Amino acid sequence: MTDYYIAPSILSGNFGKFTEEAIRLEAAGADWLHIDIMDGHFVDNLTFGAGVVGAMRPYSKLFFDCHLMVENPENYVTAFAEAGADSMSIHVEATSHIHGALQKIRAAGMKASVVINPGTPVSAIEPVLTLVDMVLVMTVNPGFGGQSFLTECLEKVSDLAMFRKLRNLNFDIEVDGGITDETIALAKQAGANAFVAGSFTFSGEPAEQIRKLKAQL
Ligand SMILES: O=C(CO)[C@@H](O)[C@H](O)COP(=O)(O)O
Ligand SMILES: [Fe+2]
Repeated sequence: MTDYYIAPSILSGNFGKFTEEAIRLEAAGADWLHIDIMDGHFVDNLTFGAGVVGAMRPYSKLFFDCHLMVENPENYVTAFAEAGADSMSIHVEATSHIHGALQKIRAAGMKASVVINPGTPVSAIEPVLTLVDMVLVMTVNPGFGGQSFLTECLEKVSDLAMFRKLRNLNFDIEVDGGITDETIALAKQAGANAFVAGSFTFSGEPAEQIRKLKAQL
């Protein structure tokens, strides 16, 4: 049986109240907490680093699903492991050493996940699909919440699901960007089982918004 995960993104929450937002999302029925780390180089936006993740950790039992939109993410593996991250999702476009970086994440005791931007084909990550616990398929260009879902990315989700079956692999497939109670059904149908939702979660009462998403699974 497939496990499905709703991962609200704290990016759309109140940046003055990270801990309270984490607590609120856990009570609202979130399965994971999606944490967007941006460096102002890989994407044109800046958020925060491992220090904030470590500060939230004592207040939440949620799985911390950390999405690093940073150049050379391999340099931050130890910091995120020490902060209590459960997984690190790193972009294939952000490092010359994706294979070693994913190995380093697992060696640090976290789940390793590789991310592809809308313009990146599945073939770019095929050599590392035996090394990952999850593939994150971006369904918007990374950097900002509140963008529209790019339907054309769904073909990559179904290709990954097919590849996984053919090779008898076992990774989760997450989608991130523009997920609503309508687009989640399309992503599920294509083969995704983890769904990031930022603006949709916070566009109403999070518990009600999460309930609407779960109703589609
Ligand atoms: O990684 C990112 C943006 O780069 C996301 O995780 C956003 O936080 C998703 O926001 P919505 O598209 O759901 O508003
Ligand atoms: Fe994200």
